[in-house]
Amino acid sequence: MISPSKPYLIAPSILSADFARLGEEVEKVLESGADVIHFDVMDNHYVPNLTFGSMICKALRDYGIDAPIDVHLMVSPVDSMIEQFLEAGASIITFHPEASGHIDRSLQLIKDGGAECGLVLNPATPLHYLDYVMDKVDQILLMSVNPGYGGQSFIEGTLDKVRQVRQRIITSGRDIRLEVDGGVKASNIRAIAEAGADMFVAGSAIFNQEDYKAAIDAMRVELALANNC
Ligand SMILES: O=C(CO)[C@H](O)[C@H](O)COP(=O)(O)O
Repeated sequence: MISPSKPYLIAPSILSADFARLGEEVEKVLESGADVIHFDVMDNHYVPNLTFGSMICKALRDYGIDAPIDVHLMVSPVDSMIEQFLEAGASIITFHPEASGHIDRSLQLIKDGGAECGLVLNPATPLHYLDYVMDKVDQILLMSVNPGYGGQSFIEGTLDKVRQVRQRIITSGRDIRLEVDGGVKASNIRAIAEAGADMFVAGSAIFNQEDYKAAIDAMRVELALANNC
């Protein structure tokens, strides 16, 4: 479902967009070169903030957005939200394993609904949650900030975690995307790519800039320099 033609995917997080003009903002960031729209769902329970639900995802589809929508569920419990986002046109749905009573069942629910599935690990969440699902996930999202807010600083220890997960992906023999989210910008994206990530979420580093295309282009210039490109 997601184009495998590009080695690196840039996924602007609409958490930092102007919500009053969301459709236009999403159109603009896609015209500026974004590959995927990252959609942060927060419930004021699993994380201490509240954002938007499946109706907004559906509204973007109805507005004419046909780019992949990457839904990051920061909610607990997850299964009823998975069903709603499948209905709303999500392309990828990821969730936090601690927020699901039955991780394998939640992943299967996403796959059965026709979307791609993945797990999200917080900075201090151990990798063992991946142990029995490497045959099932399409994507692994490593948080490089504690989830809940945009505009935080990248936690450097994430780089080592990215290297470890890349190794696990190689061992699995599967084509699993490795996404990093939190504090990603032009000045650190190359190091994150060199550690093994191939999908990059950036909120404030794109939406807080005057020129979205210049912000995305600056990231692509850095990615082209990554030594595993
Ligand atoms: O999931 C998130 C926070 O929970 C956001 O996607 C993430 O923090 C992106 O924002 P920024 O690029 O400004 O750090």
